[in-house]
Amino acid sequence: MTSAVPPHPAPSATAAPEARDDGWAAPLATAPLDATVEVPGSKSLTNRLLVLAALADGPGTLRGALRSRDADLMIGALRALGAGIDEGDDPSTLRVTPRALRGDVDVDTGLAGTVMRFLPPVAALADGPVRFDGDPEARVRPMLPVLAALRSIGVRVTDADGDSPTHLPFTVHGTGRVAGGAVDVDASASSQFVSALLLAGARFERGLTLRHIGTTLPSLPHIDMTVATLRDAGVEVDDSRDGIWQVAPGPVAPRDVRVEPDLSNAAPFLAAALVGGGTVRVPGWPVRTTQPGALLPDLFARLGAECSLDGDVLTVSGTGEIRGADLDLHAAGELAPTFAVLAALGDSPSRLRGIAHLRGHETDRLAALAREITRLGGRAEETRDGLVITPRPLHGGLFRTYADHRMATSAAILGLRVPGVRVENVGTTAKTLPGFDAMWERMLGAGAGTEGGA
Ligand SMILES: O=C(O)C1=C[C@@H](OP(=O)(O)O)[C@@H](O)[C@H](O)C1
Ligand SMILES: C=C(OP(=O)(O)O)C(=O)O
Repeated sequence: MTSAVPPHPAPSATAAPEARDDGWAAPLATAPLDATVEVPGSKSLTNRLLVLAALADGPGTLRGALRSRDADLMIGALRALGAGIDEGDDPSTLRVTPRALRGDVDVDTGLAGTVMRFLPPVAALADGPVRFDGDPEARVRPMLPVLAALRSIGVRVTDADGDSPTHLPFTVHGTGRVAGGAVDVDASASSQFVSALLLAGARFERGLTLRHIGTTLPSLPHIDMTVATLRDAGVEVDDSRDGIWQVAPGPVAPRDVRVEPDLSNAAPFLAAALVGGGTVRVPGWPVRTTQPGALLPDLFARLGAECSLDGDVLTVSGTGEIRGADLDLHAAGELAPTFAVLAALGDSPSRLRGIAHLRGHETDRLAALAREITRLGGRAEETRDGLVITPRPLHGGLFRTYADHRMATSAAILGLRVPGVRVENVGTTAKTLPGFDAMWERMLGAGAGTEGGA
């Protein structure tokens, strides 16, 4: 196993030529904000709960589930594997009927890390080959640690030549059973390798004991989320030793569960209050959560915002002045694009650290952010594990997004202050937040007390 993050294609290699997409004109904030924005369900919770529901020993229900490209890819893949998934009266209610997992099927992962990482261990429980492939950008995302761990417990995984694959595409040869036992995993490139194996571990004959053998482990809240969702489904998990997780073999209980709003998707809307001045509120904010977005109030406060949680409404107010800061985002890498652009609008230099693993996200986010902030006249330099951003006056232009939803939402944040920012392929936000651009425009158009949400 390797701890190195395989290189993404250079950003320019995956970017659409400028002439083909003039981009969405990001609106300026012309007055202080006063908006309430309802964000849909969490991607990370929806896709974990779908997997557990398909592995459960009876039918279950998700309420408030996310419907987006990543969630729909997960639904499509689990249906292909045999699960019954039906929509209730509203598409965010999903009734899941687990059935024997079947092989000889194809799984399209799109660009969803949760689909490409969480489903190979599930596919190993199917009764035949499961062929995985995804978007061109997905074919360079790190996969080896989860595939090598599966091989180490007897699961055959091959590429088109019958060799051992390191990336998509690949085939997991399910035999209907996985022995399980002890696995060593280097999860320094993604916490999702740990989550993937733990999620299916209770269905392995001997359960699973997973030891992380890398030097760093990003996104710990997401691993805690996996452990919490497993325990809520009655699975016994011992995480009392640092870097070791033990999942006991046993049934996964069916549940009727409500999905929390996606706090990481709330981040750009809340950030708008810092850039435009004024107030943005997000209802449905959980008092306790394993989502990394739990860190947002403290992070925004460090940049000078006022944050308060009144009941289940998080309120963030800003003045338009943003302080420079030194932020360790190791636990919450998916928030980094939002903070990178806030830093570019700050009153002094900022450093983002602990996020080397962003090089294996939807695109190489460190390279992409540095390049696009620089393209608009800013100064952003990559470090070994993050970015140093020195505010400079910015100008308009096309902000390239590299198939990355969080590049698109970050460009919208810059456009609140910088006239003439155009966001290439704003539709890429459908990965986790379909209709982002309309929600953004509604937030800016919202008067006092007006719902700005979808
Ligand atoms: O398990 C999850 O749901 C996620 C884990 C994190 O992945 P990494 O650890 O690869 O950053 C996060 O960035 C991603 O958006 C979602
Ligand atoms: C890294 C992300 O996604 P994925 O689940 O595809 O890894 C993200 O949403 O920021």
